[in-house]
Amino acid sequence: MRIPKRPVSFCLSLFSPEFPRPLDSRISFYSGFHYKTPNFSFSKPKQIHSTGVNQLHMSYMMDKGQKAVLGDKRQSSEPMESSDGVQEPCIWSSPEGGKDEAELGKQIFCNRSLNMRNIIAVGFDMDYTLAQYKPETFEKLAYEGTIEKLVSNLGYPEELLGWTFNWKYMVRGLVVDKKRGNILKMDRHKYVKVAYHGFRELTKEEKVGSYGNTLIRDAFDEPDYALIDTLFSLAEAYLFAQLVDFMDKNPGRVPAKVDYARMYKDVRSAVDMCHRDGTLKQMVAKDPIKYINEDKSIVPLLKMLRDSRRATFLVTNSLWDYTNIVMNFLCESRTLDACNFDWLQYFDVVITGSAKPGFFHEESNANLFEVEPESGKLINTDNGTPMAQVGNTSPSITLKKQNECCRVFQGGTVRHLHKLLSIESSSQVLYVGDHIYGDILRSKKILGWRTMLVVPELETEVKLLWELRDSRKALQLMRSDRDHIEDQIHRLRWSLE
Ligand SMILES: Nc1nc2c(ncn2[C@@H]2O[C@H](COP(=O)(O)O)[C@@H](O)[C@H]2O)c(=O)[nH]1
Ligand SMILES: [Mg+2]
Repeated sequence: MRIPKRPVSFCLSLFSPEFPRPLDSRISFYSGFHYKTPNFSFSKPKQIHSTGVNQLHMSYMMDKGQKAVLGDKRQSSEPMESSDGVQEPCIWSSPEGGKDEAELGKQIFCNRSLNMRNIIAVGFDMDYTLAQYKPETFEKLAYEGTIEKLVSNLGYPEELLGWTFNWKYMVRGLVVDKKRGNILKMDRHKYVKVAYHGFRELTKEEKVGSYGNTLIRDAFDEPDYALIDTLFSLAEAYLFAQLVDFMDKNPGRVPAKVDYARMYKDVRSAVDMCHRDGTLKQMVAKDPIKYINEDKSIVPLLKMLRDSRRATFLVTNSLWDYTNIVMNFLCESRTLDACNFDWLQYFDVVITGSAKPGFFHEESNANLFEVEPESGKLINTDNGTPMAQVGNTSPSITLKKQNECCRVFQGGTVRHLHKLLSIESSSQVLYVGDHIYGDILRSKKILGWRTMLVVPELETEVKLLWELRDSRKALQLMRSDRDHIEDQIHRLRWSLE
């Protein structure tokens, strides 16, 4: 299908997990706003929401060199007048009708401008993008399920069952050093800034001894290291740190021949099993509100995109049965016994079991199956066209339905998706996801999709940057003074020599 485009203002509100953050739990994305902060001033940014504005653009440059500071305006938007020629402040899909100015922590940040006029399809990841899980219940469930498997299947001692999980302790972006039993915080240049062995912080000497003295520095990659790069991984990182402490204090209490690296492998496979065997999904399905934040902005957002005649799609690694339950909850507030398929009206294509990031390999040969929503039955397709079964000339999914409503698939590749949506150029697609590797890296770098990363942690980050702006400015001036004085000292010394 070809989607003619109309201007769109863009706003998405998401509930973010209870990360250590003081703000209320929503992130919003807007297009068509900018902050007016002339001369790199620290004045409070002014926000303009314009009906019909068609530009999603960078608002802040934070910590970019000396001069770029919070509120630094680098680009201007290209406002488009609405049909009546009047620009009214409006956030189209916000439940309040966009009357209020968005809080700092709910705004959108861009690395480069995005002209929404060029976007004909907007896609979403589901887990931790549309569905924001509550870490205090969901991650706890993963933590407890993992321990249960370590004890029952992998021979770990029963006393682990009494352990508790602090869901606020770990953050994304950490790196696990599997062999040494350490958890590392690195800077953007891959220098280890902070290192913990279990829950004990390494001294500077220990840290330098392990990570600072090599001629060729570690790549901090698999197989010796693991990235904590999804919110799903926080519980396993915490459990690993607990196990490291436990093993150090109780040698001989973990199964024989288990070292730190083996312990990490065991934790990983137990977590993996929790995701596969229904330990997590059965519980979420029974009581979604306990585990997922409600978000009343999702449906208005999807409606707004569809009203603008853009295609909308979902690409999730979750399978159909679970996807249907989560999306029923998010879009219709329905629970298991009341589930229906009404939410499909908000999408053109839904791809489940997508196996991202492999899905984004154009050369992949993954088969695309059509899912029969009622039964969950998978139907073979020939590039998206249901194949007639031998002995049955009319496949269960009738061709009539194809033109009418959303079609649901499992597997396949981005080639299939492009064909189903009549996408001619990758740059016509905007995809919103939470996982830098699974959702963003390949789709953006190799494929050329425009991408949007959901980073709930930014709420705290941005708020702190704003609150500390005076101190940051003072620090900047003091650094500059220091450099100037040091410079003068050097010059005077040289003049005496
Ligand atoms: N088998 C495993 N599945 C996992 C693991 N961590 C997360 N997941 C599952 O992936 C999808 C993510 O869906 P998406 O919408 O974000 O694409 C979800 O079903 C998770 O349960 C894991 O370690 N092993
Ligand atoms: Mg996700």
